[in-house]
Amino acid sequence: MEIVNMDFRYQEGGRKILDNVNVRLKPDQLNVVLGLNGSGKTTLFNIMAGSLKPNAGELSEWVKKSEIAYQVQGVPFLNALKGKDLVRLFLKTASRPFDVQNPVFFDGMNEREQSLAKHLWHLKLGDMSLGERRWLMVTAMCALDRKLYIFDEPTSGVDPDSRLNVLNRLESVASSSGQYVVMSTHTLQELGHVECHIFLVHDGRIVFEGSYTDLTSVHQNPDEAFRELVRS
Ligand SMILES: Nc1ncnc2c1ncn2[C@@H]1O[C@H](COP(=O)(O)OP(=O)(O)OP(=O)(O)O)[C@@H](O)[C@H]1O
Repeated sequence: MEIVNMDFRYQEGGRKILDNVNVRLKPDQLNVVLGLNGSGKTTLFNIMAGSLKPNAGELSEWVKKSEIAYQVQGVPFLNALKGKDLVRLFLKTASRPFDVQNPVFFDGMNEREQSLAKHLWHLKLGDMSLGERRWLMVTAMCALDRKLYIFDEPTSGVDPDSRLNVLNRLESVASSSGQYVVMSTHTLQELGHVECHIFLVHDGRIVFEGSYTDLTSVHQNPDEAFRELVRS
């Protein structure tokens, strides 16, 4: 799956958010998009998900909208919904029928995740912490059977233990045959724990592409490496 020579601006005469961007997604590892605030990561995801049309370029060998799961930031779900309602809502969008008694959602969870899932099952969304809500949404989305999964900052506000669980889950989805995972993050250190391929967007262009080891080859601290790349 590939983004080829893509240009995007929000309005006529506005600045180019994406300027001749080329991205070839890796099928077997996490694809991670990095960039400063406002650099165009969400815009790129919206284009990938088909909710924005680019001004130029194309999505090559892409999948249908129904084969994409997209976790956007800040969806206003009703606070009165319980965890189980949210999970069912997500899983009911699955193309194959979902049996609510089916334990698919709890599959592959470690002990702590299972106990967290059980705790959140009967809790209202409004009563969950920010990190708990995010963990639940990401985990429910991973239970869907799609070809492309897009996660906009899935680990934001999530505690270090759950963050690793989320990343391991995304990594495991990415390693399944024929499934692609794309995510963004501002917490670069967490990428040292997973197999990932990084794209850094800056001034509308991809200014770095490579592994975490490549990123940290000059500066051991990934934040310093990032800073260096967006300075030039
Ligand atoms: N509908 C819109 N109309 C005009 N400009 C927009 C619109 N949506 C976003 N922008 C601008 O486009 C730029 C890219 O925004 P985008 O949300 O893609 O950035 P981002 O990299 O995801 O940022 P963050 O890391 O803060 O989430 C920003 O300057 C933003 O203000």
